[in-house]
Amino acid sequence: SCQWGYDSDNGPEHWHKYYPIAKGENQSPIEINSKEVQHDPSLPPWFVGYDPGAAKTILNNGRTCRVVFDDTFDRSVLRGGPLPGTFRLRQFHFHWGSSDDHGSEHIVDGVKYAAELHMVHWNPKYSNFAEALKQADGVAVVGVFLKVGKTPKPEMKRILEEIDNIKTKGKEAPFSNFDPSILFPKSRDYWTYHGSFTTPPCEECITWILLREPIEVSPDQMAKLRSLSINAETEPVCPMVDNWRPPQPRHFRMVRASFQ
Ligand SMILES: CC[C@H](CNC(=O)c1ccc(S(N)(=O)=O)cc1)c1ccc2[nH]ccc2c1
Ligand SMILES: [Zn+2]
Repeated sequence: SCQWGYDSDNGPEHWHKYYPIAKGENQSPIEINSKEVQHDPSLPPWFVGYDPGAAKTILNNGRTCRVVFDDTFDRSVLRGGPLPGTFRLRQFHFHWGSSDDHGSEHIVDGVKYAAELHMVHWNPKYSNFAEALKQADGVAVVGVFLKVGKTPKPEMKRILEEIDNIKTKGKEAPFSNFDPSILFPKSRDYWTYHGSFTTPPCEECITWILLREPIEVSPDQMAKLRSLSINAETEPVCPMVDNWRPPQPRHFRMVRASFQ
């Protein structure tokens, strides 16, 4: 099977060979250019109701660090904003660079952030996630930019403490009693547009909700994330860094802003 990745021989330029939709017209990420964004005053605020008890495990899948939630019923949900109804939280994960000056997937007015957090939700009007990802309104991802500053983000502490237990591909550890909404910035301002998974199979099923305000993390916290490896325990060490897809053509898509 195709082992896609982020290297020169299996990276974003190759993905279309196994996943032709990767050259589609609704791909993510994109560059957000404030001058071309349309302020939509009718966009409502978004809300989350996350149950900390829904958190299950944290895992290294060889491409990112992912925290997985129980999504067998409406336990942790996202609603409002551009969304039709409530969406169930399934997992969150990160994308980051090999240094603090890049690593995010979306780029805002030319600014690349050090990392980007994705909180993945799916529309329970479909029977399961695998079905939802075949629908244009099947998935909603809240994206949060991570900026490097002097002050560490205390709410990241628990995630980063677990890193030592999931250093290599396939490692998983229990991760319970965690409400990921503590990771959000103060402002609820967002951009929204229709796009895709930023990794294969690149399905165009995602309503993106990108928060304007980044959260701040410390250089040490970023270094902790970069201490993950993509290799399995028995293989040579290969750092998990630069697991981001570059911006894709926006084509005829409108990016709306909830703020002026
Ligand atoms: C379809 C791929 C999926 C695994 N991947 C994801 O869930 C995923 C989620 C979000 C993003 S991002 N970076 O855009 O936020 C990228 C990938 C996946 C693959 C096989 C599956 N079989 C059953 C369910 C299922 C899900
Ligand atoms: Zn992602």
